[in-house]
Amino acid sequence: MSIVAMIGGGSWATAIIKMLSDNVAEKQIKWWMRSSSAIDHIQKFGNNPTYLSSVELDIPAENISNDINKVVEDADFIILNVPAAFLKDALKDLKPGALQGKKVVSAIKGIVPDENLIIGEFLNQFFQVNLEDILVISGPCHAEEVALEKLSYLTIASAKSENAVLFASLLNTRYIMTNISDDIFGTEYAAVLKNIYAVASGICHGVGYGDNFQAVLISNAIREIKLFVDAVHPIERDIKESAYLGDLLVTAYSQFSRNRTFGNMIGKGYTVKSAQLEMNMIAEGYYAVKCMHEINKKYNVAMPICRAVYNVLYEKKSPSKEMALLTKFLS
Ligand SMILES: NC(=O)C1=CN([C@@H]2O[C@H](COP(=O)(O)OP(=O)(O)OC[C@H]3O[C@@H](n4cnc5c(N)ncnc54)[C@H](OP(=O)(O)O)[C@@H]3O)[C@@H](O)[C@H]2O)C=CC1
Ligand SMILES: O=C(CO)COP(=O)(O)O
Repeated sequence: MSIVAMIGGGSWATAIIKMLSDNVAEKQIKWWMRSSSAIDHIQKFGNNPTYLSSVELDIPAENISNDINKVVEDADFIILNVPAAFLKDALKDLKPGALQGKKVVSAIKGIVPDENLIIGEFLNQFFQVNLEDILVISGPCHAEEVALEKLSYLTIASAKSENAVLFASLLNTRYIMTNISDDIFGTEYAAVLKNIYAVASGICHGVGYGDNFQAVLISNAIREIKLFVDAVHPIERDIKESAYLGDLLVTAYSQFSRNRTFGNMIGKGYTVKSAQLEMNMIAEGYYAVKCMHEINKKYNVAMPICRAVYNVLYEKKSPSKEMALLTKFLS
C-alpha cells in the first residue's frame, strides 16, 4: 500500500486529493497545509473552506496537519503543490534529508524565484532528490473541472517509467485518464511557459483584440514553447501532445484560467496589486515571466511574446502599446 503526502492546501491540492480519494487503489493519504484554521475546518466539516469548497473530503482527521515532517516521514510519494513563489517557505521546516530516497512529485507549474530553477532542478540541487525519483504532473486540467468530475487527461512524467506508471495508477478514476512521459524537463518548462502565454492572451483580450488575433497569438506561443524546450532539453518530442499544446490551449482559452483572468485585468488597466487582490488565487505566469527573462539570458531564444509580457508587468510598459509592438513579431 502506498502512502501519499500532499503539500499545499490550495485548489489544485484539493483537486488532487479528490482524485486520490476517488481512485480505488489502496493507499493512505496525508495532507499538509499552513493554515490551522483550514485544517480545523476540514477535520470538522469535510471540505476546504477557501478552495473548491463543494468537494467532499474524507481524510482521517489525524492525517491532516501543519507539521510537515510528520506528514512526509513515512510517505512513499510526496506531492508538492504550492505556488512556486512560496515553495521555499513551505519546505523551510523540513528536517535535512527528509526528501531523500522518496519519490517527489511536482504538481507546480512555476519556477523557484531567485534560484530561477524549475522544481525538479530545485529538488535535485537543494534537497538531494535523485532525478530518477522526481515526477511531474501536468496536462490540461483545471481544479474546478476536477471538482465537477469533467473528463480530464493528465500527463505523469518521470525519467523512470515504472515510477510514472505506479503514480498514475493512484490517480486514474472514471473522470481522470493518464498519459506517461519521460520528458521531465520539457514538461515542466512547457507548463511554466503556457502560464505566461495565457497572461498574454488575457492582456490582448483586455485591450480589445478579438478571437482572430488570439488564434495567431497562441499559434506563435506554441512555436516559442517548442524553440525554448528544444534549446534547454533537445530530445525528440511532439509539441502537439496534451502536456504541451493541450495545456497551453486550456489555459489560454478557459474561463477558469487564473493566468488569463489576471492578464485580462492588466489589459483593462488594473495594477498588478489590484488584479492579484481581486483574484484571491495565484497566477503563476506573473512570477514566471521574471524568472524566464533571467533564464533566457543564457539560451537567448527569440521569445517576443514572453518579452512583451515582461515589459508590461515589470517595466510598466503600456499594455496596448506593447501588444501593438508585439504584432510586428507575429505571423
Ligand atoms: N488550480 C489549477 O487548476 C491548477 C494549478 N496548478 C498549479 O498548482 C500550483 C498551486 O496552485 P493552486 O492550487 O491553483 O493555488 P491557489 O491559488 O488555489 O492557492 C494558493 C495556495 O498558495 C498558498 N499561499 C498563498 N500565499 C502564500 C504565502 N505567502 N506563503 C505560502 N503559501 C501561500 C495558499 O495558502 P493559504 O490558503 O494558507 O493562503 C494556497 O495553498 C501552482 O503551481 C499552479 O500553477 C496546476 C494545474 C492546475
Ligand atoms: O495549469 C493550469 C491548468 O492546466 C492552471 O493554470 P490556469 O488557472 O491559469 O489555467
